[in-house]
Amino acid sequence: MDAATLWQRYQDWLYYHEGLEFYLDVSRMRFDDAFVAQLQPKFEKAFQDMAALEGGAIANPDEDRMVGHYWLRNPDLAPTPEIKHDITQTIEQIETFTRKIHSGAIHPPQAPRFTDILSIGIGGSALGPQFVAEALSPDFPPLGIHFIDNTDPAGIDRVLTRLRNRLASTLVIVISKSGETPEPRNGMLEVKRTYAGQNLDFSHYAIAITTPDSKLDQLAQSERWLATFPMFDWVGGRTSEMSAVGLLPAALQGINIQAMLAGAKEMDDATRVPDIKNNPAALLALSWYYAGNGRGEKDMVLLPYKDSLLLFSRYLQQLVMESLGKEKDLDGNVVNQGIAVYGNKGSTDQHAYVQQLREGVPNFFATFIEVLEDRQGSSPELEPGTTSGDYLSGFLQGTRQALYDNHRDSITATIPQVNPRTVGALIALYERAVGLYGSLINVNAYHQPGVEAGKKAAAAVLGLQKRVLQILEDESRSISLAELAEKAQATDQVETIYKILRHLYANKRGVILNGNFGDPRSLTVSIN
Ligand SMILES: O=P(O)(O)OC[C@H]1O[C@H](O)[C@H](O)[C@@H](O)[C@@H]1O
Repeated sequence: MDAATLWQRYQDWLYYHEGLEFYLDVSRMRFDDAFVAQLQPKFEKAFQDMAALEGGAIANPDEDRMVGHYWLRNPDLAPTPEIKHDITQTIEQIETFTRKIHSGAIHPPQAPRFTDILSIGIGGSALGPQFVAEALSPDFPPLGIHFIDNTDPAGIDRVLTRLRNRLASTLVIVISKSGETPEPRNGMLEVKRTYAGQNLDFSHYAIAITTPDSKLDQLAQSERWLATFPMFDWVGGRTSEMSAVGLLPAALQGINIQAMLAGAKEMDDATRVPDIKNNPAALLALSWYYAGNGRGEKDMVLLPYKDSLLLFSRYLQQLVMESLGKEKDLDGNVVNQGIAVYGNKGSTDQHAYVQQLREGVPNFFATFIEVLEDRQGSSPELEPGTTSGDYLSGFLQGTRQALYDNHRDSITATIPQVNPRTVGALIALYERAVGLYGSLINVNAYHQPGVEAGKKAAAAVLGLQKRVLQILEDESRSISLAELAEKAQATDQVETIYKILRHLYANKRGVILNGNFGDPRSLTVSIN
C-alpha cells in the first residue's frame, strides 16, 4: 500500500471517542472489506450474546452463573433491585471506610494512622490491584501498598522484612473470591504469625474481601476482623477490578475510584454499540480474529509507551488467556483456543526482544498503547526543539512503521493521559473485547476449568508427602525410594516421591538422603 492509500485507510478505520479523547487505530491490520463482511454474522450473534449477558442471562453455563462485571459501573443495568443495591452499598461502604482510615477515625491500636496496606491475593485478586497501583498510585499516597501474591516463603519474607518497622500501622487486606485458594490462605497465616510475633492482634489490622459466607468470610467474622467487603458470585476474578477487589485498595491509596468507574461506564456505553466500525471493542476483536485466523495463531504483544502502564500486559495476560484459552467450545468440540499475551513497555522493549518482532518468527501482532501527555508540566528541551517525550513518541511511531514495513501488523490505542478515567476505560475496553471475541470463537469466556487440574495434582502431591513422612517415621531405617513408593502404594509415583524428599532434604526438614544425587535410583532415605 502506498503512503496515500495507507493514510486514507487510517482515516477510514480510525475510531475516536470524544468524551474519553480515546483513539483506536486498526489501519495497520491488513484485513479487507470482504473479511469484515464475512465476520458480520458472527458479530451480530456476539452483540446479541453480549446484550443477553448484560441483561442477566446465565452467560457462564458450566458454572451456572450470571456475568455481571458491567453492572459494577452502571448499577442501573443490574437485573434485580437486590444486585443494584449490593453494588451501590458496597461502593458506599468502601468510601466511608476509606474516609475513616484517612482521617484516622479508624486507626491501629498503637498508632494514630494506618500507613501501609499489605494486600494478599492471587490471580484476579492481585493482578488488577497491582496494575492499578502501578498506573495510578500517587507518588506520596496516604497509604503505600505492598503485595503478597504467592506462597513463596522467600517472597513473603521479603515483603514482611521491608514492612517490619511499620507492621503496627499496616492494614492487611486478604482478597479471595472463593475464600479457599491455598496461596492467599498461606500468606494470611504467615502474616498473622508475624503480627503475633510482634504482639499485635491481627484482627485489628485485617480486612477480608470475599464471597459472603466463604471460609475466609467465616474466619473474618469469627475472629472479628476490622471489616469485610463482599465479592459477588456474578463477578469473575479476572473481571473484578471494579468490585471491592480493585476499588478498596485503590481508594485507600487515594485513587479516584468514581473516575475509574465513570471511565469504565463511558467505555461500556461505547462498546455496546452493535456496529463493528463504531465499537472499539469490536474493532479489537475483529483484529484479533484476523491476526490469528480465529484460532489464536498469533500472539498479542502489548507495548504501552508509558512506564506506569508496565503491568497492563500482565493484567491482560490473565484476562485474555484465562478467558479464551479453552480446550472445548460451547458445543463440546475440542478447539484448543486462546491468544497468548506478553509484553512490558516501550521503548524499553525495543532494546530487548523487538529485534525478533521485526525480523524473526512472524507469530504475533503488536498493540501499541500511546499516551499523548508526556508528563505533568512542561519538558526541558534536550536538544533544540526536542524533549525526551518526543523521543518516546518517535520511537513508538518508528517501531510501528518498521514492523509494518516488514509485514508485521499492529493496533494502536491512544489515550490522552494515564488517569483513573482512562485506566477504567482501558480495562472496560479489553473486558468487552474478550467477551465479544469469546462469542466469535464460541467459547465460554467466563470459566477456567483447566486451572483445576493443576490444583488437584498439587493437593495430591501434598497428600503423598504426608503419607511418605508417616511411613518413614514408622520405619526407623534407611530405605530405597522404590521400597518407599511400594509402601506408600504409589509405585507409579517414584519421581514425585523423589522430588518431595529432595525438597524436604534441601530445607533441613528431618529427611536424610544418602547416595549419589546424580543417580536418584541409588538414594536411600531415612528420617531423624
Ligand atoms: O480470588 P480467588 O478465589 O482466591 O481466586 C484467585 C484466582 O485463582 C484461580 O485459580 C483462578 O484461576 C483465577 O481466576 C482466580 O482469580
